Amino acid sequence: MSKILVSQSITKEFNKKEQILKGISLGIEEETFTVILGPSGSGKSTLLNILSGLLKPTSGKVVYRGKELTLFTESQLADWKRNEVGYVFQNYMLLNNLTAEENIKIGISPNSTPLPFDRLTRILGIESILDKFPSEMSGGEQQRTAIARAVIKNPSILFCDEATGSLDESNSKKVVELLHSLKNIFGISVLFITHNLQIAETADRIITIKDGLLFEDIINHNPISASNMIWG
Ligand SMILES: Nc1ncnc2c1ncn2[C@@H]1O[C@H](COP(=O)(O)OP(=O)(O)OP(=O)(O)O)[C@@H](O)[C@H]1O
Repeated sequence: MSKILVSQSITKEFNKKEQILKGISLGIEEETFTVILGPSGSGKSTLLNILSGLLKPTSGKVVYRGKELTLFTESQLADWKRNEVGYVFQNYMLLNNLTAEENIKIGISPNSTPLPFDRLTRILGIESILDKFPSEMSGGEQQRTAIARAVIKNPSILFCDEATGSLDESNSKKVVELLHSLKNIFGISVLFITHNLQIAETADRIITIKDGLLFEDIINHNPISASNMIWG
């Protein structure tokens, strides 16, 4: 299987103080659902931000499909983020004065063919709330709208930072299940940060970070179905 993203000896220090990441090398395969686990403060978000081009490493390389992302100019990086990458965060980040449909359409990139809007909103189960504003939606509906906005450009890779962190059990399961569907239907690779071991059990690959180092990297040969997750 070919790799969509590779990191080589990534380190990160903020303000020349303590090293938060201490040399992380890993490779993410195309069309896989990968979970990054680890204790609070271990550096998961920092790593995800570096892999997704939101943050520069102090040293080390990030390579996307053979191209060194860490050497991209600001404008190449902006194009890459606009065309190839989707982001989903814990706090949805929807615009309050726009409807669901308008929020989703913000995600369309001028340089790539969008996914079919009707099919995508049907898959995500939000086709009946498209004229609602965020304040009129449940948390689960807001997050599914945010996912639609992130993937409508048909990104190659979707970065999710605690994307179920604000949701209850049933909405979290639904979101994880939908992300797996998007991977299976559209071939979008998913990189998902979580503290939740059950979500990790659904992944193809489970990477654990501890104290800024790669602690464990497991290929999960028997992922459980997201609909069969047992919470708690
Ligand atoms: N911009 C920043 N400036 C200074 N320190 C930072 C910055 N961002 C993160 N850190 C520090 O880096 C360390 C790792 O943070 P990070 O958010 O990557 O951890 P995490 O594993 O994602 O934690 P959590 O699970 O609690 O979200 C923390 O000690 C944090 O305070």
